[in-house]
Formats: sequence, structure tokens, C-alpha cells
Amino acid sequence: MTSFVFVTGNANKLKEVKAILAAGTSGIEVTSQSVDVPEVQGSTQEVAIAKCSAAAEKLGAACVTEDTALCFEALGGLPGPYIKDFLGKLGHDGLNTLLSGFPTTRATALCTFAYSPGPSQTPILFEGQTEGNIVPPRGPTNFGWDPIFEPLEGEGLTYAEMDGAKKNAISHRYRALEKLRVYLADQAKSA
Ligand SMILES: O=P(O)(O)OP(=O)(O)OP(=O)(O)OC[C@H]1O[C@@H](n2cnc3c(O)ncnc32)[C@H](O)[C@@H]1O
Ligand SMILES: [Mg+2]
Repeated sequence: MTSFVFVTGNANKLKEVKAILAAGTSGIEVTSQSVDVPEVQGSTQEVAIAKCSAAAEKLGAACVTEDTALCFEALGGLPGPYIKDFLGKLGHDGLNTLLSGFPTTRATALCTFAYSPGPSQTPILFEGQTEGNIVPPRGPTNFGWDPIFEPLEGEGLTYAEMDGAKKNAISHRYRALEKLRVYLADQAKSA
């Protein structure tokens, strides 16, 4: 049995991680801890490495963290890893307004899992992304920017309008977590 400690303060993320792992036959157990760690500025990779390193130091143990970025093509990839602040300040409509006048509403949802084997170890990154467009909000508003992200492969639905299993089959989180799952399974085999 492989297990890992997922350090996050986001209940929606934890719910999706558990649902995605439960849908497969990974047999991976996830426990979660919310540890207050700073989020540095920088690339999505630098933010992920710094957060996971800080979490492993604070926990004194191996752990997994995850960072989600929403990258607008028209804005050169911004808000990117700063989406939380942009969403908080601008809301769904404000994020749409940011793109008015630009030639494209194309955006990439990028998920970066980081696995640290323990304190002062270098985290390993696992990235997954889903392409889509930013649209006026549609669907339930219980998870971040789901109502304004319409994936290209979503048959015209926003993430918020999809049922969980459909989102978890095509999402940035599923694609990144699948890479982490394969890595942990290989590690368990060779242990
Ligand atoms: O404790 P952590 O794991 O950092 O949780 P967080 O909520 O701070 O999450 P991030 O730092 O990754 O910031 C990403 C922002 O995007 C939101 N978000 C993350 N995944 C999402 C998803 O699949 N759909 C919609 N919004 C999402 C999330 O609520 C944050 O506002
Ligand atoms: Mg965060």
C-alpha cells in the first residue's frame, strides 16, 4: 500500500485527488494536512518547489503539494500561479473583462504536483494541463474559477457544469496526478 501526505488548505482539491485515485486501482491512501507555507513569486515550477520544500521542512516528513495556475494566452500566461489573488480581487466577471479587446480567450489550466521524499530533499514535479477558453460564468460556483473555464474537450460545458467524474477524466489535476501515481507505483515496486 502506497500512501502520501497531501499538504493543502483546499478541500475541493483534496476531494478531487481522493476521487481520482479512488476511480483507478492505485490503492494509494491519501491523508491531508493543512500546513501554512509561504507561496513565493516565480515560475509555476519555482512556486511548486518552494512550497513543497517548505512543507516537508515543517512536517519533517515526505509530502505532496499541488499548485494550480490558470494561464491566459492573451496575457502572456498571466495570471498563472497568481490566479488565486486575481480571482479574489476580480471575480469571474472581472477575469472575463481582463480579456476584452484581446484577440483570444484561450487559456491553459496547469496543475503542478510536487513530491518531496523528506526535509532538505529536492521535490520532484509532475505537471498536467488542459486547454480551454475563458467564458462568462456558467454552473455552480463552489470551486474557484470552474464556472469560467470551458475546456476544448468539454463538449461546450464549463468545468463547473460537468459532473465530477467528467471533469476528473480530462482535468489538469487528473493529468498531473496520473504522473505522480505512476511514479509512486514504480517506487513501491522497486522498494
Ligand atoms: O493550499 P493550496 O493547495 O495552495 O490551495 P489553494 O486554494 O491556495 O490553491 P492554489 O494555491 O493552487 O491556488 C489556485 C487557485 O485556483 C483555484 N483552483 C485550484 N484548482 C482549481 C480547479 O480545478 N478549478 C477551479 N479553481 C481551482 C483555487 O481555489 C485557488 O483560488
Ligand atoms: Mg495556495
